[in-house]
Amino acid sequence: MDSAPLSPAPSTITFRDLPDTDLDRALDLLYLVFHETPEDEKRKHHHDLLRTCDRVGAYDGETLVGLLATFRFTLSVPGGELPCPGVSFVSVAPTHRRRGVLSGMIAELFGRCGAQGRPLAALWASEDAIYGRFGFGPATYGATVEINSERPLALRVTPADGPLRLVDPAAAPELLAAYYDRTRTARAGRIHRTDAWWSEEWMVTEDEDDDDLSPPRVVVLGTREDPRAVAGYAIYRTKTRDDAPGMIRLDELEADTPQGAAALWRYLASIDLTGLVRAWGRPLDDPLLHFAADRDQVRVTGQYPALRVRLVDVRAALLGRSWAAPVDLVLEVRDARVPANDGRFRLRITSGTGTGAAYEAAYDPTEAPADLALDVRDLASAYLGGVPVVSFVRAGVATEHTPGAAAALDAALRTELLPHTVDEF
Ligand SMILES: CC(=O)SCCNC(=O)CCNC(=O)[C@H](O)C(C)(C)COP(=O)(O)OP(=O)(O)OC[C@H]1O[C@@H](n2cnc3c(N)ncnc32)[C@H](O)[C@@H]1OP(=O)(O)O
Repeated sequence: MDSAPLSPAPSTITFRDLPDTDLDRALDLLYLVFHETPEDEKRKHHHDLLRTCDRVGAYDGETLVGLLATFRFTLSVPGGELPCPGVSFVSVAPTHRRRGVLSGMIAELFGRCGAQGRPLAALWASEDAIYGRFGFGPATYGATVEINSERPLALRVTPADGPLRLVDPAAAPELLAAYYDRTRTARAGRIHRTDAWWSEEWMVTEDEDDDDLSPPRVVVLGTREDPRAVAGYAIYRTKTRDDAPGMIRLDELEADTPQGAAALWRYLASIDLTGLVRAWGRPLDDPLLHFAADRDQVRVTGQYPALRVRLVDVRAALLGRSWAAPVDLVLEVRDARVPANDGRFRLRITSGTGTGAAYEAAYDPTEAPADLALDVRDLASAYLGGVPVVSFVRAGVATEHTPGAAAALDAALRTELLPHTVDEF
């Protein structure tokens, strides 16, 4: 197990707030470590983004040697949402790597989370091996799905007959945000999107990774009763290919009903002069995988860990989500980085009083023997309902002292929809 204590950063290094006046130095460091030479427009975009973030700088004397920034996100969790700093832009100067600079910045982040009452933190990792030691566990997964659209999409449901309309990307955020905000908390793992996030991350004309892609196209599904209503939408870009018909890269598709989703998928699969729909970032329980009539035509070509979550304050995190079943057990949580989380705690989920009342949760320190021992990173993976605790017991990284304890916890953690995150940051 990699629960070694923090390797202390050299005493010359201090961790402090990175002021606006250091944003250019921060960007220079970022591009140095990511081996990038961005054009002015991209640099300005990153500058604007960083300005909105909370930032930790690591300074060796007056030299900036480390950067960690956090977006002020709110994350949907089962039954609601919680503030959740979104960690990004993590960079350590090559002259100072493996000397505890990242460890120091993470310790500073956790301290700030504690002081500000933020029970969670989350990130997308550049390399899988970095963040487990800090207690981050993959809590949502994504799938890449490809549709061979050289022939009509075969479906087992009848697509909705509501009208489809293309919307100007400049006007789309207002329309889509209302829909997204209405449906967002039905699934855990989604962030609240600000107006700026919609326009600068989702509707930006030039794709950051592939400049052969078209600007974003937005298609909205209405209803027969009210064609102006939004019953679903898809955001996609297209690209021509030299050796094959063009392709569609789908960025997001949401719909109220499977019939609505089918209408949007059928639309995408029938766009002229294209023969492939590649959808990145689909939930693993995408209804498409069940209503597609020909799974040779609709294939899952990849699956990957998406959002890694940290329960910085386990108690507040557990009390901040809803529960699906009663449970009463003692957890022994190992947390080498946040002492308040480390130890044995009794988790009691009980039926609330009154008809239809939600379950009530309590989580308190105890001397009683543990029913289940697990690492805080694995508890984080299970927290949004996406990864069963029994899988950690089966893998030998969690220990069940009372038979059935992991399954009982899973029943309580269960969510109807799998958690999913499509906003990469
Ligand atoms: C959310 C994001 O922003 S993801 C982007 C992360 N950034 C990058 O990938 C940019 C390039 N890399 C870097 O800037 C740095 O190498 C970082 C940020 C990954 C690591 O920073 P460092 O200051 O070297 O990390 P630090 O010295 O605190 O290492 C802590 C531990 O993690 C380990 N570690 C650090 N980076 C890695 C890695 N890439 N792979 C495996 N282990 C790693 C160290 O060996 C150390 O282990 P130990 O506690 O057993 O001694």
